[in-house]
Amino acid sequence: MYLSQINFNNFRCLKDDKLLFNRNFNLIYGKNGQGKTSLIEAVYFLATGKSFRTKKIKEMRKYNVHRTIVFGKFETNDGNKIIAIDVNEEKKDYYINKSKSKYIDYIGNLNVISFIPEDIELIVGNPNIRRGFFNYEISQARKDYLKSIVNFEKILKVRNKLIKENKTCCEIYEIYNKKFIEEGVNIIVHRREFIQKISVLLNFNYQKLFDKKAKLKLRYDCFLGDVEKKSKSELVEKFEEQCLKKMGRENFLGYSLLGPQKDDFVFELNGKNAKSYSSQGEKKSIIFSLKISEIDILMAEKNEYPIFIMDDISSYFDEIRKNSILDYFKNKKIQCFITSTQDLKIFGKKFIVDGGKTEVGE
Ligand SMILES: Nc1ncnc2c1ncn2[C@@H]1O[C@H](COP(=O)(O)OP(=O)(O)OP(=O)(O)O)[C@@H](O)[C@H]1O
Repeated sequence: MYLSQINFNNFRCLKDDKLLFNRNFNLIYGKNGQGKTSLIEAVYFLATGKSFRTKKIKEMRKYNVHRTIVFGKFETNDGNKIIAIDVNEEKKDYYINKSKSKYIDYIGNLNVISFIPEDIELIVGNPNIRRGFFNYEISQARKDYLKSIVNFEKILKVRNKLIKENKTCCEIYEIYNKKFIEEGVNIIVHRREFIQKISVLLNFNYQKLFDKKAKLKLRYDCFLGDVEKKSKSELVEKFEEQCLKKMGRENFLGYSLLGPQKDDFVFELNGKNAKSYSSQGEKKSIIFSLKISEIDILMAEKNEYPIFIMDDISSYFDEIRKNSILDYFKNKKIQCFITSTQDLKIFGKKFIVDGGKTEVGE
């Protein structure tokens, strides 16, 4: 897919503008603090309804402004689409081809993969960060998964409330606990399948790009223990058993102690947990390989490349790695948005950002 145009209004420090993008490379170039990251953040926001650097909507709106609009046109194998997000105070309205849409239908239209310095948190940060990341990535490829996640969160809230109110002997609890287990197992099955697939690609891409001899694995650390070869009914059984075991303690504490909201994902380089043992350079390379693997997965599931966003390429990789990365995208003809404080010698279009204003460069 290819994002041909973006319009933004009151987005961070950016001067309101309409930009036309190149099909392959788009270099966003400028000094520090000029608005380069804000520009690719606007692209990411258009695609996902989220920012890659904040959870607070108000931070994306220009200071002291209540309303921000981002609008874009993109091409896919199925034809052209127009999408927009209208942010008014804390409320976001989504539009596809000028009709109002639900978030669940909006995401997955314009697929995007991003690579930003903060991504290192995917290895060193807490499990919550990894769960959020994989939830989003699996959802991009599979709508069913997103539905399960949304549904599960609602069920979990009710389950927690019933536990807190000492209602675990009531029939209503039985009903919700059954739903909790069913939807929980759906999530486990999706996660297991996705992680198995991406782990193979991850190892392949890491070896190809960074270290031929390394062995990289992504392990799904499910709260039910080893779930690799279990059937759906075996998972339900195991989940039910655990619910019974934990019931007393859940009643005592007043909330759910088990479920896929407790899962984690572990990167293992040469058999060792990357969080504790890998160097900074290895961690960056693992994350980059992960992002490339996501591109492969989206291509396999949707028969279309997502767009790719990369912030601050110069600070991430040395000259040789930078060139091999740029070659990778060039050969695959993936649309890229790359920010840099250095003028990279690449084909495509250059946007010079200065004080929030964007000019097309030579
Ligand atoms: N909501 C906002 N409204 C207006 N300005 C903002 C807002 N949020 C951040 N800024 C300002 O936007 C400026 C540009 O930030 P941005 O991170 O996009 O720059 P950058 O060119 O990517 O910088 P660097 O190369 O240092 O990463 C900063 O000076 C920041 O203070």
